[in-house]
Amino acid sequence: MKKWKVVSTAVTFGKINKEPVKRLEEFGCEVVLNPFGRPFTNEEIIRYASDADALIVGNDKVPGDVIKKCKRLKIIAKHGVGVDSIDVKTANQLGIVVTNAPGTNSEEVADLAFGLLHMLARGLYQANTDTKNGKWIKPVGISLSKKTIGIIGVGTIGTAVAKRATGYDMNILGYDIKKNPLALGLGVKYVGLDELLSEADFISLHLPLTNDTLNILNADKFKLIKKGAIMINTARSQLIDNEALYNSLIDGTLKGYATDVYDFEPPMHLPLFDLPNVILTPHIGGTTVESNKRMGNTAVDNVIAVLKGETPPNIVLVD
Ligand SMILES: NC(=O)C1=CN([C@@H]2O[C@H](COP(=O)(O)OP(=O)(O)OC[C@H]3O[C@@H](n4cnc5c(N)ncnc54)[C@H](O)[C@@H]3O)[C@@H](O)[C@H]2O)C=CC1
Ligand SMILES: O=C(O)C(=O)COP(=O)(O)O
Repeated sequence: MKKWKVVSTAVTFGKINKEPVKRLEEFGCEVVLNPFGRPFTNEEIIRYASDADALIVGNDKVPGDVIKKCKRLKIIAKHGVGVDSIDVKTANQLGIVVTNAPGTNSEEVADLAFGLLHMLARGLYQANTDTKNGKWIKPVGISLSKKTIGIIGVGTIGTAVAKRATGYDMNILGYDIKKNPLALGLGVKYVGLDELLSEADFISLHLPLTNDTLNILNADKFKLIKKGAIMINTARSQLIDNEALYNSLIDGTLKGYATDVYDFEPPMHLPLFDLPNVILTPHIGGTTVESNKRMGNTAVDNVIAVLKGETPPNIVLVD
């Protein structure tokens, strides 16, 4: 009989790299991994974790009423950064610690953002499909070099995006509630959101989803976007008004949009999916072999600390 039970709902935890699971087992934990290959439903979390001491989560929605039914829980450890899907307040009120894994996947998300930007700027998806189908059609794209990029949320990932943008000699605009010294060192010019939207050729979103950022790009903000801009969303879909986004892609305000994130994951088919100037990926921004190991080990550092009765390194508190 193991001393503790740890349930992971995070799709990739323990699947790509076994080291974090081994560490938990050696510490005396029974570890249950995600058998579904998708986020857990609320009922599944309760079924699997009602007798668990620790829950390691991906992007699963973990509301307060679910947390309340997991009576033994001591920690909810996010296998990643964003904790918007967890009711942190209720967890804290119940004495359950919530942690995340900051900085473990930032370079990877920035890589994806730039990859998606390339795909849209040069029409790579269509070019690949056409060439494989024997069609010799050359898309005439737009250059990235010397353009203006607007980074909304200049934290760890936003700064990694800025670092890449310097290699393209881009003019880099940033919007954030605080100034990041690393970003300033990279030449990021902080501006208001309205100015960023009206000047940027490329817009990349890197804000956390909070009460303050929910729908931050609403219909009024879409009216300010420079015509023909490209928008990349590897942050959270709820930052954007879906209808305004769709209309902007139809009327040419946006030349293209790429997203890694959805209101519900996996998403149902959305009208957006039928547009040729939209590129979709299945929430893979933070996932590579290397980052998976970092995220897993950081989640486990936090779980083991709590099970030992120590303060974990990456506590998340509500404002
Ligand atoms: N697609 C994916 O797989 C991944 C997505 N993410 C998403 O990216 C987000 C950002 O991640 P990091 O850069 O690591 O987080 P971070 O905490 O380092 O950076 C967030 C930045 O947003 C700023 N911010 C917060 N509230 C704001 C507001 N109301 N107005 C303006 N600025 C505000 C903060 O000051 C900070 O500079 C995560 O919260 C998560 O939602 C993170 C990792 C992987
Ligand atoms: O680190 C984050 O916030 C992420 O979005 C990572 O994605 P996941 O939670 O692993 O689906």
